[in-house]
Amino acid sequence: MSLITGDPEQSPRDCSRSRSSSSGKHRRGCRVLIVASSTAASLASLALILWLTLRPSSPRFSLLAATATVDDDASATIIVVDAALTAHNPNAHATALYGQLRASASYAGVPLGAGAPLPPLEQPDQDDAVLSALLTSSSSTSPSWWPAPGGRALLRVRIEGQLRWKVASWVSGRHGLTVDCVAAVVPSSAGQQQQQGSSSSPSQCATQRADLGDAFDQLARNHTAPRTIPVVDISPFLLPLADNNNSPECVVEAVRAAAADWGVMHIAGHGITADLMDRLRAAGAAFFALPIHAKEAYANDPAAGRLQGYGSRLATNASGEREWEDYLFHLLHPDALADHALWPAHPPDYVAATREFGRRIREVASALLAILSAGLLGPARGDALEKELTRGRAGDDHDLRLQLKINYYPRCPQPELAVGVEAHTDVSALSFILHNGVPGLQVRHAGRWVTARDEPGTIIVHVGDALEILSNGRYTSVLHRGLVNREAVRVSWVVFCEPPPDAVLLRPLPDLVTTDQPARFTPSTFKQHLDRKLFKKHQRQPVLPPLSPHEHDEQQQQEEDLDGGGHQIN
Ligand SMILES: O=C(O)CCC(=O)C(=O)O
Ligand SMILES: [Fe+2]
Repeated sequence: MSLITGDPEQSPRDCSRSRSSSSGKHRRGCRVLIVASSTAASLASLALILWLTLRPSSPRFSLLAATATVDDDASATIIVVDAALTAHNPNAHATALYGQLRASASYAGVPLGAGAPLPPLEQPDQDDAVLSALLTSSSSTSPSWWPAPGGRALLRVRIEGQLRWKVASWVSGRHGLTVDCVAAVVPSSAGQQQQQGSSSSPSQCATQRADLGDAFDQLARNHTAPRTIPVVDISPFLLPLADNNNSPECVVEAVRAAAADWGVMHIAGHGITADLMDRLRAAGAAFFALPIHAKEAYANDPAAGRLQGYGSRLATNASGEREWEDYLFHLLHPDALADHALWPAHPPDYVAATREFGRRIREVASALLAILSAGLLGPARGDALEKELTRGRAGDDHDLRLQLKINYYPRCPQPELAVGVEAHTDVSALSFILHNGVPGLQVRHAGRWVTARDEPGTIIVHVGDALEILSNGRYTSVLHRGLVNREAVRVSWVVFCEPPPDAVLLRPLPDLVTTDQPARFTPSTFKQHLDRKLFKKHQRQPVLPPLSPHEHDEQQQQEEDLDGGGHQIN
C-alpha cells in the first residue's frame, strides 16, 4: 500500500517545497523586521543626536512691571494686581511652546485670589514675549496684614505651567515650569493715579530647578545610595607614633584611588585637635553673628579688584546665578604676606585660632602632597608635587599660599530656587573643608550628585585644578557645589592651597608625559589659569533648566564638559 496519497499537500515533495517556502517567508519577514528596526533605531539616534546638540536652555523671565490697587468699598476690599513679565527664549534652534499657564500672586504667604489662566504661547527662538496677568482678590474685610497706606508690599508673582520644545517638526515631552518673581510695590487706592508710585521696578525672576532642593532632603536620599565619599586615615604620615592599623603603602593607595576616582575624600588622622577646630568654628560663627555694619567694616569690593574681605551673594548675580551666601575671604599663609587688617578683631580669638589653624593645615598639605606624589611616582618621589608647586625654592614668595574662605549660608525659605555656591571646580591644588555639621556640600561622581555626610573629626579634601594639571589628569579636580536648606544655617571653612600666582608654571609632571599619554594641559601660571577660568565663566550664559532630575544630570554633565565653572575667589 502506497503511502503516497492524491493530496499534493501531503506528498513528501510538496511537503519539502512547502517547508522551503515557509522558511523563505520567514527570512523575508526577518529582513523586513531588521530593516524596520534599524530604521527605527537610526531615527531614534538621529532624534537623540538632534536633541543632544540642540538641547535647549530654559527661557529666562524678568518682571517688567507690577502694580497693586486696593478698592475699599462698604462691602468688600478688592485688591487688583497687574503684572507683566517678559519671557526670553535664548535658543538658536528651538521654539518654546508654553501651555496650561496660570498666574497667581501672594502677599506674606497669603494668596491674592485664585489666580488666572494665561493663553498658550508659541515663542520662536531668540524671541522676547510679554506675559501679562490681571489678578483680582476680594475679601469682605480689609486684610489686617496688608501694608499701611504708603507702605511697600513685597508681592510674589508666580507663573506655573508646562513647556515643550519644538525643533524642526519634532516636539519634546512636557516639562513643568515654575517662575517666581518678587515685585516690590506701593499699593495705591482705586481713586489714585497709577503714576503715584505703585509700580515695581524690573527684576529677574527665578525658574525652579529640578536638581536643587533642601540639603537635608538630599542627604536623606543619599543615605539609601551606596556611594559615599571615601574616608582615609592618613595618620601614618602625620602621627607616626600613634597606634596605626594602616601601613604607609595602604594610605598611599587609598589616597591615590580616592583622588583619581572621586577627587575628594574625608581625611582622618590629620593631627589637628578637636579643640583647635572648635575654636576656629566658634570664632567664625561669632564673626557672622556680628551686626551687619560691624562686618561691613571688612567689606571687599570685587568690582574694584579687592577680593579679600567680607562679601555677600544674596542675590541673582551678574551671570544669573542665585547664590545664597555671605563669606569672609583672606590670605592665611604665609603669615608675612597676609593683610591682617582684614582679619576680624572680634571675636578676640579669631586671629590666634585662625593663624594656628593655618599653620597646621600647611603641615597637612605637605603630608598629603607627599602621599599623592608617591601615588603617582612611587615612594622614592614623595617630594615631586610640592617641589613643582614651589619651584623647589624656600621663602615666602615661593611657598604655597593658603587662602581662607568662610562661607555662611543662611536658612533659605525656598531652597529649590537658590544654590549656596554654584557648581564649580576649585582652581587650587588642594582645598581643605571644615563645616558646622549641617549638610550642603555635593560632589559630582559618576554622573550623579552625592551629598557629603558629616564624618565628625575629619577634614574634607578636594583635588583642585592645579593638581589635576600636574598629575596630567590622573587626579580629578572634583566638581562640587553647596546647597542651602530651610532649617539650619550652614557654615564652612575652606582653605585653598595654591602655588604662588606668577612664580610657578603649572604643567604636567614630566615623568607623567609619555608617547602613550601626552600632556593634556598647556603650561600656564596659576594666575593665567585663574584669569582664563573667570573669563570663561563671565562669557557663559546661565542655564536654568526646567528638566526632570535625570535629564538635568545629563545637561549638567554637558555644561561641565564645556567648562568646570569658575570661582572668583579660590
Ligand atoms: O561650603 C562648602 O562646603 C563648599 C564651598 C566651596 O566649594 C567653595 O567655597 O569653593
Ligand atoms: Fe569650591
